[in-house]
Amino acid sequence: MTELLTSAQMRAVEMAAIEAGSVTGLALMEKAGQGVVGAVFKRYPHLAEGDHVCQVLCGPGNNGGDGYVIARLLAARGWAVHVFALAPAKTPDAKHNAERWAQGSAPLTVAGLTAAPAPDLTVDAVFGTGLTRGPGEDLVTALRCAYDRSALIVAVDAPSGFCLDSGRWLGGADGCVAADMTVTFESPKVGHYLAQGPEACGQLETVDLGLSAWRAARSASAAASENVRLLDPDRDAARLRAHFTKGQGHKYSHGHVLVLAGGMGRTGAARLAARAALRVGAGAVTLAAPGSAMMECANQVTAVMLRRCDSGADLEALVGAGKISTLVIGPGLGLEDRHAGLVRAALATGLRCVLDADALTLIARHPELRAALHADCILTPHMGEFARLWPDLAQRLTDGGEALTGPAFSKIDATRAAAASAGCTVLLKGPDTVIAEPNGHANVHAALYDHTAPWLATAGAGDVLAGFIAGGMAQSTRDAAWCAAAAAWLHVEAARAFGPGLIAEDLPEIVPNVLRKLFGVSSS
Ligand SMILES: NC(=O)C1=CN([C@@H]2O[C@H](COP(=O)(O)OP(=O)(O)OC[C@H]3O[C@@H](n4cnc5c(N)ncnc54)[C@H](O)[C@@H]3O)[C@@H](O)[C@H]2O)[C@@H](O)CC1
Ligand SMILES: [K+]
Repeated sequence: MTELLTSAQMRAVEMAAIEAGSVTGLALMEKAGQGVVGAVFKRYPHLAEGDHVCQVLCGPGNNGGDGYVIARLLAARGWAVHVFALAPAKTPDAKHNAERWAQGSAPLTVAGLTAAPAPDLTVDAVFGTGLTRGPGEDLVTALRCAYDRSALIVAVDAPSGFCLDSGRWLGGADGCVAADMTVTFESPKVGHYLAQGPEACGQLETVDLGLSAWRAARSASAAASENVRLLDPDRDAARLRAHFTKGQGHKYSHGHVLVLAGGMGRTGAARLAARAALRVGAGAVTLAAPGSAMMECANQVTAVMLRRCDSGADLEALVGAGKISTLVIGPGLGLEDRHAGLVRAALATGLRCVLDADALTLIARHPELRAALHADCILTPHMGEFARLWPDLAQRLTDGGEALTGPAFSKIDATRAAAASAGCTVLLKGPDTVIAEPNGHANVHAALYDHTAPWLATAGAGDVLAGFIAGGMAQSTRDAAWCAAAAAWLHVEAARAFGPGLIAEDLPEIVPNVLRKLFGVSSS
């Protein structure tokens, strides 16, 4: 997995390397500026030829210092470079580079910007990891003007005003601008992969500053609850292969998933989850339906087995009959008292249990169900369900909440707090899916940047995800969070493999193609 850093962690890595004497701040700044110029030329080769017009927006801190380095490097190539400064450079390294920039600067104002020629490239180096509050109104207006006037905008670390810890615009959406490319340093920051990150940052490039030993030392010495990992399909391929490998053995040695279905006319969601669990490799899958829905289910399932289950006592008996390893409850279940009874019975089995959809609403309504959650449960809410379960945490993420005023409160913070309060793994859905454990371990699976899967926004896709998680869990002793992460990966890959026109039924059916690709097996 790729490590995602907060702004404070990035500063700590840099400071540790500087204090140990292995590098100077100035050398890092030079490398950062060179890295940005290199990344620009790599992505936009036409700019590497000839001379162009550039405006560089510089703040008072080291982000601005990077801007002065970039200005110098581009001017040395014959470019016409105009620097606009928000304030004089304040940090020693930024001051040094501002002084080396011999051509002077104009104030960062709309009047100053519009008096200069329209640029081919704008470099936004006003604020990076040091952003502490939303930019003032005048600055927002000037930034918007600069962004509007340029053919191409490259942000250094982040578009200014964007919070690298939460993925939100500090001060609210008024300050929002969108870069074409953002160049960050050493490691992506959590904000790049959360909320409005991709929209704000455009393409994301990471420049290596040679601090990997310091980065590793920081993450090794930090509490695991402080580290955030990004599931990386390339780096994690071996682990994913291990997860989806079916060993030798009898069908029940690959686990038996029981999916609870709702009443007549509502069984589609559970059938989707059941099919998904089977496709992903569970040895056996049983659909447990109330008497009223038995005919409906019987007409629709083949490899999935079917049993009648009207009450908590029936569920207990089905589980008591043995061999069930994992439960899925919630998709299309219903919200009546008898459904709460089924959730109660499911939790009382102590089995690994994926709780989704209606089960989440029931847990929000019935405190005794919340109290019965145990470490082998996974809750898979979307944001609406999350807000029902944890209205206070959801509120902190909304526009009136502290996410926009700082200190940053992110989707990762919210999911961690939810997992700690529930005492089990929580997967909070979205293009930025966050998976957190009660001990604070967190990882992100992002269908973002060049890995989007917009087709997943389709009815029933969440039911399939619940099935993917359960199917993987049933045959694995791995921790619930990893099972959730692997399922989130498969979900996105399946959507991407199918592409436009996708409906939820297609997701389980395309799984063999995705797994063949993962295992490097030809489909012919
Ligand atoms: N951490 C590292 O390893 C490296 C960092 N570098 C650069 O250094 C940057 C961080 O530098 P700094 O820590 O100096 O922070 P920044 O340069 O991001 O911003 C800090 C300055 O902006 C002011 N400020 C913050 N929010 C403001 C607001 N809303 N309105 C007005 N002023 C505001 C602060 O008072 C401070 O003067 C990174 O983003 C990166 O660009 C690179 O030079 C190389 C290596
Ligand atoms: K910036």
